Amino acid sequence: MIGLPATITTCLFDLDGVLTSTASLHRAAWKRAFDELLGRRGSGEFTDEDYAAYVDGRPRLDGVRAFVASRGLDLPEGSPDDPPDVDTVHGVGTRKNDLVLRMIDEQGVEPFPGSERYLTAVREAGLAIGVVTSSANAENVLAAAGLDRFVQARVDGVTITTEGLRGKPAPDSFLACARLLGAEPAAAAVFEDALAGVEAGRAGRFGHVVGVDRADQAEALRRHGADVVVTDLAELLEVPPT
Ligand SMILES: O=P(O)(O)OC[C@H]1O[C@@H](O)[C@H](O)[C@@H](O)[C@@H]1O
Repeated sequence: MIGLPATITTCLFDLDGVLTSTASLHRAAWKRAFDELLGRRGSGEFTDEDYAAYVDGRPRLDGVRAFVASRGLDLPEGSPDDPPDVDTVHGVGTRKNDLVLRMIDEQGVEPFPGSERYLTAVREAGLAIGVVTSSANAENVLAAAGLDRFVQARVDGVTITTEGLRGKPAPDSFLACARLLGAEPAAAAVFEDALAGVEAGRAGRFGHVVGVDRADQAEALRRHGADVVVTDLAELLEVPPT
């Protein structure tokens, strides 16, 4: 009993906020990095609404670009070698990454217990498991959480860059992972906590999109593409089979 339509053979899980509690660390690191920039530019501080609308779920540099555009700020692109204190898209991205890596190191990475139970049930039910995340830090986070043992295919921020995929809300990363697992989109379920993520699930015409509400945004998750919304993946274990 895993609470999915019987046609689903493959589960594609986002990582931060769906399997691990690292979403809050990402949000806090983004806030510090952006507030420093916004202070210098005389713009109001970075809010949870900004995070949900422009940054959550997107690849790192896409998040910087989308947010600064929303404030009408002009930020040069810069280059990947830019140090963290330089006001460029790359500089701000590097600053945020330094901050989040420090937080992960200090606070550790915990899987959500309900997610670990759900992964166990999905594996026992014989479905394929993929992880699809925009984070370039996914390999380490999955290992630190002890969840890598469940994962048969992974498409992450590194894959997105090396293969030139469009990031969420485009469906490319989910489609690439479904291909790796030999599944048609209609036979795959997407599990996402970000608005950009459920939007990607809808854009890719996946068979089922589960919104995971970690930020009191159930309605918005439905509007952006979730077929069902849960607050914890273990709730799906209680859904009677259809
Ligand atoms: O900066 P990273 O680790 O490559 O992650 C990119 C994005 O990954 C997503 O999983 C997070 O929701 C975002 O907050 C984050 O910005």
